[in-house]
This record gives sequence, C-alpha cells and structure tokens, in this order.
Amino acid sequence: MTTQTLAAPAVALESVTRTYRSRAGSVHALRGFTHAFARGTFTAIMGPSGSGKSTLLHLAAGLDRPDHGRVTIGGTALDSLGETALTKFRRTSMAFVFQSYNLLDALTAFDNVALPARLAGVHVDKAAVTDALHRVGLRDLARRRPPELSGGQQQRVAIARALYGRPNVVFADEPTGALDRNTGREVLALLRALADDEQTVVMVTHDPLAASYADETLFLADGQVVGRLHHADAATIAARMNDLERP
Ligand SMILES: Nc1ncnc2c1ncn2[C@@H]1O[C@H](COP(=O)(O)OP(=O)(O)OP(=O)(O)O)[C@@H](O)[C@H]1O
Repeated sequence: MTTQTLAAPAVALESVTRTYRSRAGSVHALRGFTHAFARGTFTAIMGPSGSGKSTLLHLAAGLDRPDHGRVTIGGTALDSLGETALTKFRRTSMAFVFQSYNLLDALTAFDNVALPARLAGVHVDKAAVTDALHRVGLRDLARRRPPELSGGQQQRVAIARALYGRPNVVFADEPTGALDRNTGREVLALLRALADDEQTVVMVTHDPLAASYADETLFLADGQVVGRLHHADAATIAARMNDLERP
C-alpha cells in the first residue's frame, strides 16, 4: 500500500497545461485542465480526435509531465517525485488497462498479475492472485501467456492485476476498442465493479456505450473541459458527442 491521505481525491489535476513544440509549431494539447477524480468513482473522458484525451491520461498517470500545473495521486504530488521514485509509485498506486504495453508476453497470466508486487519487492499472495484471475473468469487460463490469449482475455488479465494490487487508480485507454460487443460489455462491467468496490477508474473512450458505465463523462475539446454528464445513457452521450464533432 502507498501512503495516502484518505480524504484526498484519488487523482487531482490543477490547472494542467501541456504544449507540444516542434519545428512545425506549437500544439496546445491541454489548456489549464482542472478536475478532481473522487475515490470510488468511474469517469469517462470523451472528445473529438486531437482534443487531448491521451495527453490527459498520460499526465494523470505520470507517464508525461505537465508544463504547468500539478497532478496529485492520493495526495502525493507527482512533481515531488524523481523518475525512480515515480516509477515505484506508479507500480503500487496505479494499474493500466491499455490496448497495448501493459502485459509482458514472456510471463504467464498469473505472473503478469503478480508482477507489480514482485517488482515492488512485496510478498506475493498466490491464493489472492488466483482469486483475482477467478473473478475475471480466467482461473483456468492462469498458465497461458498473453500471445495465447484473446484481446478480451488480455484486458481481463490487466483488470485482475488491478483487483489483486488494489491500486488507488485504474487508467483505461479504449479498453473495448478491439473487442466484440459482448466481450466489451464484460470488461466494462468489471471496470464498473472495481469502482463499486472503492477503486477509482479513469477511462478514455470514443464509445458512448462504454461511457454509459461511468458515473460521470467529461467532454474535452481543444484541451479543455467543455461539458459533463452524470449517469447518462449511451444515446444521451452520443448526442453530446455529435454536437461536439459538428463543424
Ligand atoms: N508527441 C506529440 N508531439 C506533437 N503533438 C502531439 C504529440 N502528441 C499529441 N500531439 C497533439 O496534441 C493534440 C492532442 O493529442 P491527444 O493524443 O491527446 O488527443 P486525443 O484526444 O487522445 O486524440 P485521439 O482521439 O485521436 O487519440 C493533438 O493535436 C495531437 O496532434
């Protein structure tokens, strides 16, 4: 467990700005984004292509640093941590359900779930790892490696990792993007269950149905929040997205 202030939001971004500079010019990917993601909530981030969703997720997860502003996870300011400390902090306080790069192909599903604890030098509770795999329906596939699993099964291994480690926050990036509808719904129901069990889920998605599993949907445009919906259904979310994407 990481030290954290229970009263602090799971994730908070205050006036966060990120500008990408290249020879072609500057892109203001995030312009003063402020939001507190409360513990035990599931938030969807939506917005047109290029609106800053991935930038936001990367900054919130400490995979990139803001130009201005501050990111705190469970009360710990990420800018107070050096690179090594940040890497360690990330292992214990966050889980990632991304379409790529969150599982190691050389390790079994079991060992992928146990990996953050092993890297952190923490005792691995084998029964609890098996239980986490059981809860996502993968107990019989624990010895398989990611290349021997379907996309949905790989996402479930990532969710089992979040169940086992109980990190402060689970970041998901298009978790259903490559899945068929039924498998996608199963993955969303598992993310929903994490939030119902007091973990915090922040998910970037283009899919209104996925966002309908969230407590709140934030809409981004040009690096700023331009709207939000609470407990909205997929049709309402889709209508709001259509408005945003209208030229
Ligand atoms: N490394 C980079 N260098 C320069 N510009 C970048 C870089 N990464 C992102 N951008 C630009 O920043 C803006 C926001 O990008 P971001 O990837 O956060 O958007 P997004 O909402 O996630 O888009 P999508 O839905 O297409 O994935 C875009 O204009 C993008 O072109």
